[in-house]
Amino acid sequence: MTFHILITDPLSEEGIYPLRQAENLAITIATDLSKEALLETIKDVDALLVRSQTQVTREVIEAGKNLKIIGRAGVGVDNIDLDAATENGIIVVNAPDGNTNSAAEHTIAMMTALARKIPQAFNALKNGVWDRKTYIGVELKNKTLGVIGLGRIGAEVAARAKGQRMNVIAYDPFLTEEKAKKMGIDFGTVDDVIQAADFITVHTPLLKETRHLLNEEAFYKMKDGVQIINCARGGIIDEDALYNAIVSGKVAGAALDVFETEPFIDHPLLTLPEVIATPHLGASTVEAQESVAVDVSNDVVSFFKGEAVRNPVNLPSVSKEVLAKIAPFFDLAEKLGTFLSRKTDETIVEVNIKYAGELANYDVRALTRNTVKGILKRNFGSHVNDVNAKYLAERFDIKVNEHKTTTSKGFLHLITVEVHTAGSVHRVAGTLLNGLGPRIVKVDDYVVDVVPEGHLLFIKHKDQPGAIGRVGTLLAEKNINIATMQVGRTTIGGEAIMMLTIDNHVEQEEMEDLTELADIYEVRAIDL
Ligand SMILES: NC(=O)c1ccc[n+]([C@@H]2O[C@H](COP(=O)([O-])OP(=O)(O)OC[C@H]3O[C@@H](n4cnc5c(N)ncnc54)[C@H](O)[C@@H]3O)[C@@H](O)[C@H]2O)c1
Ligand SMILES: O=C(O)CC[C@@H](O)C(=O)O
Repeated sequence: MTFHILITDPLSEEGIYPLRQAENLAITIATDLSKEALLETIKDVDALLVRSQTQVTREVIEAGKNLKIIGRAGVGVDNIDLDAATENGIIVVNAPDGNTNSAAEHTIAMMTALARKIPQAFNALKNGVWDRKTYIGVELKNKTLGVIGLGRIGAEVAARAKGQRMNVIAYDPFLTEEKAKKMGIDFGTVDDVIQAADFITVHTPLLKETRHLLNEEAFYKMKDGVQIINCARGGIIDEDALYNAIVSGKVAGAALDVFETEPFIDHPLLTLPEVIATPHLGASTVEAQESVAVDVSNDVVSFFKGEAVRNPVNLPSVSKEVLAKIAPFFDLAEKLGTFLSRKTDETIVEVNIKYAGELANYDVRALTRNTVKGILKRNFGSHVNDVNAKYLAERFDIKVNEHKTTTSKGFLHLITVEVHTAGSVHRVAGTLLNGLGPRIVKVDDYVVDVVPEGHLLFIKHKDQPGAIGRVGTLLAEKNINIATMQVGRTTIGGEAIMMLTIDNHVEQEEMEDLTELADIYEVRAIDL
């Protein structure tokens, strides 16, 4: 049987050699397809290979009636509708490591060009102007580079910046003091980083949490004359706020490789002499393009041979028999993880998952992956799935331990998830109640009965008359409707918790003033 492979973005010819070598693959390269032509062509295709240009939307995926695998020659999968792919049983594979070096080198090149105004000076020279006054730059040595997002590329950039004798301060939700020390860099919050830095470079994925991470408020907090680099994703920086910060003189310059909308041609930022830019070239080297194309090609070849793929982004990997037993717990497991990741802001270093009762008889590794996915989702968004969750946990030195016991405290099945941070332990337990669906039955030491769904408020307070009323009144003043409410305590008059379900999503910041009420210690807004 011959499988049809469609390549719609330019991929390295050397990189697709594994595809050319395979006997049962027919390759079509069509890099200039209109949307309509793509929707037509995809109909008969078994595999689609892209870079970042082709928008693999739900419409495209659903038109691909034979489509089985999508290969992304690069890291970011934000041009692929992962939910649609998963829903349609299509495996997405990417090449997460192949362009790390190139992207890091491009970042350093952009920072250096920015510091020394090389593109501006070259441009003047090309226009016949020999100007040695305007283009006075600054040295990198002894300057502080702030790195936001210390993953593969961020870490490489940090290491190279140290080679330039820069001081480096970084923020990443998975960065610990010990790890920072090992790398010879400082670590702090986003605010610490942006306040200390002379140059700021971002290396996060584009997520809800990172969209407009560098906005008007952030620019205000930065040092005067700070310089900004973005070789990660457009949208992490608010482009209008950046424009204003440059015009006001707060920001001395910016080097941009990625933009909120690409192609990026008509934006006022490009009219500013302080801005240098490249058209999303971070991964555009011979080496990176060959490497990412080889990686996805090998995965496509393996896939059609029926072998395991190396870099799955959304692959469900549970045997049918096990799936039948544990599938009903997938959602609960993920939500217990999500609940704990929202219950604390501290860096999680250890996760213990205890399966009690009948669940202890099954291979529950898929549930563990789902729980870890729930924990990591806050920081990785769609980049984490049940397949790569444990790998990501390992990469960020988060220990994941699975325990089993047949004793389940009266429940048929009980999943207890415990996370450790440097200074605290958080615990939640859940079960499936026959006929009633999933329930959170314990939070830390408090017994509760809460449906893990919708918008929750988790409140720690003193068990005193009036505390609940004060919360209710303030929420009413904010026009927030309470749908359900549970309270739990371990001792009369001691610390207690409230678990409220409310009708609408609220931001954590909107809830901070509840903690100013008498006897209210902590409020967490948690969406499940
Ligand atoms: N310009 C290009 O051509 C090019 C090339 C390759 C990668 N990229 C992009 O670069 C970025 C980084 O890629 P990578 O391979 O290093 O990814 P990675 O997954 O290895 O690292 C991302 C890091 O961001 C951190 N993070 C998540 N949320 C955060 C937050 N709110 N604040 C701070 N840090 C947060 C994660 O913990 C992780 O360490 C991605 O957006 C990727 O798409 C761009
Ligand atoms: O395909 C490209 O060149 C961009 C790749 C890059 O943005 C990535 O996320 O890997």
